[in-house]
Amino acid sequence: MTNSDRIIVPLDVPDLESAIALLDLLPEVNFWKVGLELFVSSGAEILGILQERQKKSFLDLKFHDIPNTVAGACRSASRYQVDLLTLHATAGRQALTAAKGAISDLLSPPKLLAITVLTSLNARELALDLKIPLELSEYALNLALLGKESGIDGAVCSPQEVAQLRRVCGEDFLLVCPGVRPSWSSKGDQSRVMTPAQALKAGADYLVIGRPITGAEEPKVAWAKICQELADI
Ligand SMILES: O=c1ccn([C@@H]2O[C@H](COP(=O)(O)O)[C@@H](O)[C@H]2O)c(=O)[nH]1
Repeated sequence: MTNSDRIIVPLDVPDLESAIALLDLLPEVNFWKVGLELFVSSGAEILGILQERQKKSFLDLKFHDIPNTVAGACRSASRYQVDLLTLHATAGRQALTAAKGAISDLLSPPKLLAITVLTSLNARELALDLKIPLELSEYALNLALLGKESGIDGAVCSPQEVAQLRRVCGEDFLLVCPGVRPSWSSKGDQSRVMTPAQALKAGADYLVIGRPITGAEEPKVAWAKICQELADI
């Protein structure tokens, strides 16, 4: 696998037409993420289109509910043959275990990823607004370990925590990092960021990079620039 195969580009657009336009504009991209904005507006059709085009897909709906509901949602989402699927680790051990159990008899189930601490949050918000009495990195590690103990395949974390999660959770635990920003792009609403090269060197398996590419004046140029930055590491 080349480093550019480690980049997942989110289709964070309001409708199916805009999503297809992005697929057409960036045929070099092999791994796409479908999140809440597109799925809520247009449903699952995009997932079939990705399959037809032989692209890998990440369904990022971040399920967070009681165990029975999360398990049912994971089972339902699995029928779309996606490669990756997210649920919040804060749904708790029972929900995580139920989710894994609900898809374990399938022939090719998606890999389940536990969301740890959203990359838009900073330490101050975690402490003052959410009243979490732990250091952010310790909290993220605890959530990843809860996922691992519950049979979840990996975690979504910020690049700033990925080295620690890799060390503690091991090589087989899939680590996917949003909050990735090339030095030439703006952070936007992301808080805990690193550059693509820093994130891969720190131990990420996959990088989710959206607006630096899709919001660029020339997305193809931005994609190529990031791939170039990753070619020599
Ligand atoms: O902690 C998280 C979990 C998921 N995301 C998602 O990743 C992309 C990031 O897009 P950018 O445009 O590169 O900021 C987006 O779809 C989020 O929903 C995340 O950012 N942080």
